[in-house]
Amino acid sequence: MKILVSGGGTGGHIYPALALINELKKQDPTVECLYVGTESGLEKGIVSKNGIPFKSIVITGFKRSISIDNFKTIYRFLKGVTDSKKIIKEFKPDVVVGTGGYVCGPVVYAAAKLGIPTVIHEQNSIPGLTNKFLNRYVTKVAICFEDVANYFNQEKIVFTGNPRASEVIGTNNSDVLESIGLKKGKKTVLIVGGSRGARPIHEAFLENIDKIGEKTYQFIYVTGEVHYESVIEKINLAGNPENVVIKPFLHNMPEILREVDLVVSRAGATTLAELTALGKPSILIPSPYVTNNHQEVNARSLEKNGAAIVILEKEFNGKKFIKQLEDVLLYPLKIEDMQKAALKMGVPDAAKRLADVLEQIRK
Ligand SMILES: CC(=O)N[C@H]1[C@@H](OP(=O)(O)OP(=O)(O)OC[C@H]2O[C@@H](n3ccc(=O)[nH]c3=O)[C@H](O)[C@@H]2O)O[C@H](CO)[C@@H](O)[C@@H]1O
Repeated sequence: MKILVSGGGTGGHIYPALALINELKKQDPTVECLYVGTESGLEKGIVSKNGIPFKSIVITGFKRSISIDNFKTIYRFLKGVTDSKKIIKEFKPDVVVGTGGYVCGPVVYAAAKLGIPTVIHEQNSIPGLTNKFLNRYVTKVAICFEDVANYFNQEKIVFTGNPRASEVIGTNNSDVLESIGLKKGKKTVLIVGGSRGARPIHEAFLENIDKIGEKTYQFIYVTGEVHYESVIEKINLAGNPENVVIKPFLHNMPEILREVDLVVSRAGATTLAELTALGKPSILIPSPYVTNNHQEVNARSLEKNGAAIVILEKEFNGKKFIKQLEDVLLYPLKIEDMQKAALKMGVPDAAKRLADVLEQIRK
């Protein structure tokens, strides 16, 4: 079988694609995959690191207000469709899968126009512009939150969950915390602002930096590549507490996630799929800068089930950060309740479910 996958911009669209590819290869080692992304998103680096053939097209997103840039985007879209058709005709995939982000717009559209079966995977509880546009053209729409079904053609919908859920439960390295300089057996909090980092989370953490060194628990703090230097500078000035490890990005997130007790994070849908698959309690600060505030909607569904505590960015600060964190971390019964609630929401066989959809629609 030959599969062409496209999705990009941020990790939340890329990792589900990679998890699907891994599942397909597990099921059939002879499967051939090609990834189509952009040069400017995170996908090129991440996909190449995983040894998957990568081709790029040029595309940008639409601005919601009327803007001259939108004319350029229309031109790039049409050029993207032409370039995608060339790539598709050369590779001859049996199925084309889009996992979100602007790039999969022209790629999946081109495939549908060429008569190739197509699937889009919508990770969020409110769809992005690209998937809304592609809804008309694709064969199937794979979803992760029941609520999102209303936005798509009912007969195309399949609930699969997010394949990254299967990937995180399939990894295991109990020494991973020691390998990055933390102590095994000590309560551990992971702080992560999505795949690119989040300034308000840095600010709240740094506000507490003078007290952090005295805590009985430890932190792994992922800044995002762009914020790394400035955060490190401030941590160094504060004397570099022993119980904090700072990283710009983690390429072994599944192993780390498995070993931590609590996660403080944005509410990107792929992260949430990982947390629920593993049954990890979380404090979520949804990004308000995303389409239709979809991260808050994602986060509220975990909160409603008792799996997470949600704090809106406008109400988030250093004081609240430590208080909420300790209100969970230091109370084993609370942790246990949240773990159980999260696990109940997880879809650990999501990768297989999505792979099955591909199998059903391939020609
Ligand atoms: C600003 C923006 O548009 N964000 C969207 C983007 O978020 P973003 O890319 O931030 O998405 P998620 O939080 O959903 O996923 C991040 C992915 O990157 C991985 N990871 C992250 C940090 C790290 O150091 N190492 C690592 O491997 C996580 O484990 C996860 O697999 O896609 C999500 C899924 O459609 C959406 O819900 C988000 O709203």
